[in-house]
Amino acid sequence: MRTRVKICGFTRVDDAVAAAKLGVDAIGLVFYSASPRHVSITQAQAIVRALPAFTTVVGLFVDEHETMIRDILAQVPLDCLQFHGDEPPAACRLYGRPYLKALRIKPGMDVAELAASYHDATGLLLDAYHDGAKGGTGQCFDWDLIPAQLPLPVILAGGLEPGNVETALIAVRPYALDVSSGVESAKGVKDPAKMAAFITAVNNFKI
Ligand SMILES: O=C(O)c1ccccc1NCC(=O)[C@H](O)[C@H](O)COP(=O)(O)O
Repeated sequence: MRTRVKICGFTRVDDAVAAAKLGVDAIGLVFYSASPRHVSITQAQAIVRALPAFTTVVGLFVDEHETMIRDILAQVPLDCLQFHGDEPPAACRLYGRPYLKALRIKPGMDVAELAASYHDATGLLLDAYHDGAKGGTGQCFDWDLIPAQLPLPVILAGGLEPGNVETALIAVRPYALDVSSGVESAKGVKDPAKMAAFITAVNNFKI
């Protein structure tokens, strides 16, 4: 089965449409005001409206208030929610929507135990831990910290770019890859050539 690709942090309609034309499986919209890739509801609506059928739209939140998430859900047709903060399982289940739980990996974490507590998530997104930022850092983490067996599909994130796709796929064998900085020319501005190179590297990977 081909490894799925999610590209996160779109702020511009044209970039998202270009990604969809390249065959990306999912696009991520960041509803976290501290992120340089944060989108307003109006921006998000414009991006979603422009996308062709069968492109999954993931809305990303970091320890957001329930009322704010419900307000966004009422106005933007999101297919899936991504919780990228310290949300407990009950907070992820409030909306009756498919969700991904992001874990920011650092030594000493019990990844398997955490994964089990989010058993109803549709995927576990494993990202790099960083003291000063919640995500989109462009930094890899030590993939040896990923347990061999996890109960959920693994979406590998953190410092991926076209040049390390093959190494990541060989080392981790994830269900999907997630990338943001590695396909950008500036924060929130995706580079069509880098997106194409990333997706080509995934498509060219043979076990
Ligand atoms: O992208 C952001 O700015 C961001 C901010 C706060 C929390 C999460 C954020 N992004 C989450 C993602 O899914 C990124 O794609 C993931 O962190 C990987 O980013 P990168 O290392 O830049 O490829």
